[in-house]
Amino acid sequence: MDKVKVEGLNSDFSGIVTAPNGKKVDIFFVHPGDELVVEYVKRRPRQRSLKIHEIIRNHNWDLVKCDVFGNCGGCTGQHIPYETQLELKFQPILQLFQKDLGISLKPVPQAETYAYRSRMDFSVFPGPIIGQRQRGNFRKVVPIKHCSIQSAWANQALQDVQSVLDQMPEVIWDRKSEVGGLKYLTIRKAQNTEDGILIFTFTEGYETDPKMLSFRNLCLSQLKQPSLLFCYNRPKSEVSAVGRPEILRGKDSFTEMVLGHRFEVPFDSFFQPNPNGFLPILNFIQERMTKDQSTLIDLFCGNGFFSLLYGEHFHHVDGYELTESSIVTASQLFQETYPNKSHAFQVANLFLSTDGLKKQENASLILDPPRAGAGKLVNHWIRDFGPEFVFYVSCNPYSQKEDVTLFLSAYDYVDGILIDPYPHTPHTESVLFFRRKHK
Ligand SMILES: C[S@@+](CC[C@H](N)C(=O)[O-])C[C@H]1O[C@@H](n2cnc3c(N)ncnc32)[C@H](O)[C@@H]1O
Repeated sequence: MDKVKVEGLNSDFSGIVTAPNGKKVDIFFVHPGDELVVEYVKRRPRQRSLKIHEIIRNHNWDLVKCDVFGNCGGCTGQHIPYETQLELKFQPILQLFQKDLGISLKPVPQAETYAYRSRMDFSVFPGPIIGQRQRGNFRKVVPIKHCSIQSAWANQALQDVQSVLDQMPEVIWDRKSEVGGLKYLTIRKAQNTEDGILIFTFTEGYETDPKMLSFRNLCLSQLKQPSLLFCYNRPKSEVSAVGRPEILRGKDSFTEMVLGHRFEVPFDSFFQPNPNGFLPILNFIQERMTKDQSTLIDLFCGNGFFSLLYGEHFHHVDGYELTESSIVTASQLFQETYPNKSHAFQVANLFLSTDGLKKQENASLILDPPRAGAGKLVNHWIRDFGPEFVFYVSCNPYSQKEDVTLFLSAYDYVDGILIDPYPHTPHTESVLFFRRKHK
């Protein structure tokens, strides 16, 4: 066995270690100065991997709030002081934008570093266990009694459901024997209203199992949350909170308020997981939005979050999005909120074609693509036909930087911010504001 020392930390909060063979390896949940007792073990013929036998901690572990931290697949940075977390995740991004594009972003720290997530998805396993997948091992689940990054309301719900499952563990899906039904528990609690929903994901067909009658009654009598929803999807599916819904109590959505706007969020649709932590970006856009323009173009619009927030400043909104159900929701909500304005929300796969995008004079564009970025076609469309103002919101500044490179020849960068809605995880959000160059 060998002893190695943690030399530093990466931007994803993993520790940097030089293994006995001289190679650099990344180890999570350690701190510079910690010592690791390691050994090479044979996994397969001609394949060895480094096994950690012991971690000798040479630093304070007091910052850690969760007793499952280090095992749970969620957070990776609770053991690191918040200022250091920010430094680790922000600095490489700030430097990259500056070095490659000459762009400066303003870093904005987060006020609430715990109890910030409005959605958590837990796996349910026989035991009964409600938990998170273990880091690096999708087959193992870590039981969770309390999660520090979700609200007290959600932690109470977690305890309540655990108590229900302790009484009827036979409803839980056993992934080995393929018996039972319940696979996931999703807890969604609004940050700015009292509303919240518990979503139980079952395997399809389990709705008619004789045990379900007692289970429905048990849930109704012991769970006090305003909305309870069961949904059913394919047995092999490992996706939570999707499938045919059955409302047990309340509704199939929850109500959230953001910047004075009411959002009815369907149980199965995307919504910012920390709306209050996202406010710096929303305020940034609000302050820079040119009032009384003709059109807002909302690319990757989801349920029309930005269209609803900023629709009042425009006469017309064009929204584009891949998911059909989101387009239906966006159209409905926009019609209800702004009955006198026109809109055209359309299903579009923007990675495959931008032919449907309309060139608009006197318009602003907001784009908020998935982690992989907006894709070459969209970026070239912005370069060639993009409107006067562009706000590019991203959950992955690294792909955002690559995208910007593709249209920057046609735009001047005005300003932007980098924020941290997800403390203790490596994730960030950013928004960049551009104005079209005039020849
Ligand atoms: C980060 S979310 C933003 C949603 C919305 N702007 C919001 O804030 O709620 C990215 C959105 O892009 C959509 N999307 C993913 N791939 C797409 C594609 N190829 N074409 C169009 N939309 C896509 C997703 O369905 C998702 O709604």
